[in-house]
Order: sequence, then structure tokens, then C-alpha cells
Amino acid sequence: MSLLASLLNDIAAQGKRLEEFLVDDPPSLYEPDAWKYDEELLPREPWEACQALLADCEQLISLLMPTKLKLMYESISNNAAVALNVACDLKIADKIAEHRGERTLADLAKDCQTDQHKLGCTMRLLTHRHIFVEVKPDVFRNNRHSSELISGNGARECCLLETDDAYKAGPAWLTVMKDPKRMHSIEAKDGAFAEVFGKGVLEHIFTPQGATCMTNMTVGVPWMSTITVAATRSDLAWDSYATICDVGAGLGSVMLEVKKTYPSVNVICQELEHMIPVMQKTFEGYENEISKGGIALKVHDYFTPQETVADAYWLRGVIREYEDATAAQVLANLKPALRKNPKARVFVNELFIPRLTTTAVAARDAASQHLSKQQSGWPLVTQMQQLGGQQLFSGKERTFDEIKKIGESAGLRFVKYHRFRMFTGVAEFELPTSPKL
Ligand SMILES: C[S@@+](CC[C@H](N)C(=O)[O-])C[C@H]1O[C@@H](n2cnc3c(N)ncnc32)[C@H](O)[C@@H]1O
Repeated sequence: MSLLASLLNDIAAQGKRLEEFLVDDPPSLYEPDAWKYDEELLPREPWEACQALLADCEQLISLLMPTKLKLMYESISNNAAVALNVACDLKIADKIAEHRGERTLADLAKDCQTDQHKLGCTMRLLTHRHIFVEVKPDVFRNNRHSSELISGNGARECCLLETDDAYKAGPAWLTVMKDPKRMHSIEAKDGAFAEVFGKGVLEHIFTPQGATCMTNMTVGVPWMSTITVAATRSDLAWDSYATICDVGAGLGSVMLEVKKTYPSVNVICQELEHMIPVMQKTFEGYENEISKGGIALKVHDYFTPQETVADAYWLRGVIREYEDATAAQVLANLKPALRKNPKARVFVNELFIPRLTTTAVAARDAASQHLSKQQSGWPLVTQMQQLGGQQLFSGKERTFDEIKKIGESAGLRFVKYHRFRMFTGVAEFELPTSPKL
């Protein structure tokens, strides 16, 4: 069977599975209202069908495009971000919504004080990416994707962060990769963002020039996080553990979510001292739980041996900050506590860069058949996210095998991978029965 035939068969079969589930809630690209599953996670089986369809459709597009067009298309795909940047900056979605949901190109150009022709070219690129709809020539409406950009929920700011500041760091990725002094560094000062802005993004946002970037980050990132939080909350059996310790908890927002969903679970957030007041702010209103011990905010340096005994240790976005040996040290430091409770689990929550391995025998199979389930979902987004994230924040994103190896070199045993319905997942480790001490 040819690859084309395999793909068409697969798309038909997976499409049927998905359609059978979605009979009452099919998505639309015309209506301005959100789809039920824009907010909620699809149940596991239709979610898997959806993943397969997206992988196969992406492969189908590559298969059918003549080579010259494919390479041209990839080379100029940055223009999707350019166009989205324009739409977000000029608040096109707001301007359409303010005028009973429909606006002519001429009116939009007048509202935005810009050139009608240039705006039309920008909008048409977006309508072909199914963000906005041109309902008749030169008349635009919001669809469900563009409606989300209406001010107030953080979507606009998140897109501005990606299409403006983060976007500018993109070309510097190559500069860094070619510089013998910086190519192996994962430090922010040596990264792509610093190449363009003179300092890492987390320093830049505290400068006057970084004020907009700061707003876009503080308003935009929580918008994106709502979907990661939903998967984090649902795709791990949190209530199987009496006490969970979040190591390097940041704001403490994941444990807050766990506590809200599973009030009987005790949560401990560990951070460096200066972060304790920040976490206290996150847990405002929970003072009673804190005094009863159901929530504890503790100072702990993860480069020192763990003394807090818990049933699970949660590390989100921690090991991506470090080189392999240092990351392994952070995990190895959990062992004194694991020895006191050998049933305890270590959950490493990261983005797991998807691989698409095609051997000669699989050359005619649909891509979905060879996408490992031990890696992040939504590979199209994850690939952009991992490269973009490293340009913006530096650090080191890894594949499943690389993360597993770090756990093992810390002397832990890999237990299983939890595939979140998101672009992150969890590698679960435990203390081996006869640990390499
Ligand atoms: C990348 S952030 C991840 C935060 C959090 N886990 C999250 O997902 O939002 C890393 C966190 O580790 C904290 N951190 C850095 N060095 C640390 C150390 N030696 N011990 C404990 N926490 C540390 C930082 O303050 C920061 O909040």
C-alpha cells in the first residue's frame, strides 16, 4: 500500500472514531463561540484519535506538496506569526466584536489607522489559517479562534509575547549555535534572547524597555497555563498520595490546584526563602488549612538532601533548567527521604520532545502509527514550543529517553510515563528495591 493510501485509510478510520464521539459537540470554524473542548479536555479515546488525525494530516500536507512549494512554505511560515502579531496589536478581534460582530475591511483599516490593502493582505493570511472568517468579500467576522483574542482573558497578551519579543529571539538561535563560546551553554545570558536584547528575558522584563514584555508575560502565561493545569489536574491520580511535596514550587499554583480538587491531600511547597511570601500570596484565603498543616510552605534548597518525607515528589520545569549531571543531582538529593518512605514516587513533569522515527520498513505507514506514546501529545505545538521556549528562556528541553536517563543516573528506577493530554507529561520514578547508593 502506498503512503498516500495508508494515510487516507487511517484518516478515515480515526476520523470515524472521533466523529462518533463528537456527534453532539462538533467543532466549528465559523461560529464565534468556543467549542466545548476548547476548555475541557477530550476524553482519552477521542483525544488519541484526534492526535492521530493531526499527525496524519500534517504528513498528508507534506506528501502532497511539490518539494519547491513545501520548502517555500516552511521558509515563509513565520508570516503566520507576523499576521497574528498585527491582529493582536491592532485589536482586530475587539474591533469586530464592538460592531455587532461584523466589520468591513475599510472600517477596520479606519479604526486601526492603517492601510486598507496591507490590512486586507494580513487578514487573508489569517482567514486561511482559520483565525477570523471573511464572510463576504472584504467583510470579516470572528470565529471561535479569533474570538479568544478579544481583550480580557490573556490570549492576546500571550500571542503578543510569542509574536513580538520571543519572535525576535528566533533568528539568534543560529547565531548562538554557531558561536564556539556559547553553543554548549544553556544559561540565559548566553541564549538567543540575550543575543537580541542584551540580557535574559527574566532580567529584561524588569527594565523599562521590557515593560510590555512583562505585561504580556504576567497576563499571557496564566491564560496558556489554564489548559496545562486542566491536564495536570486530571491526568495524574493525585488522590492516591496522602502527602505531595512540590520541589521548586515557584508560585505554588500547581499545589493550589491539587488542594482545590483533592482537599484531603496534604501539599507541601518547597522553595528558596525569597519565594515564601510569593507562595503565601498564592495561598491567600487558605490560612486555616496552613495552620492545620494540610498546606505547608517550606524553605528548601533542592541542592541539599531532602528531609521532608512525603508520598510523592513533584518537580515541574525544574530539571529543564540544568545540565544533565546537575539535574541528576537534584533528583539524587531526594534519596534520603525516599529511603524513609521507599514507596514514595518522584514525578518529573516536563515537556517530552516528540520523536518521529521512520525506519525503512515503516516508510509507507501513516505517521500516527509510529508516534510513541511515551512523549508529549500535540506534537505540532510541542515542537514549536520546545524550540521557542529554549530561545526565550534558554535551559534544555529533552526527549523521553534523555529524561529517563537522568532519573536513572540519579539512582532511581523508571516506573512509567504519564501521557498528559497536553504538551507536557510526567516520568515517574521510585527508589529501586536494591538501590545503587
Ligand atoms: C523553572 S521554575 C519552576 C517553578 C514551578 N515548579 C512551576 O512549574 O511553576 C524553577 C523554580 O525553582 C526555584 N529554585 C531555583 N533554585 C532552587 C533551589 N536551589 N532550591 C529550591 N528551589 C529553587 C526557583 O525559585 C523557581 O521558582
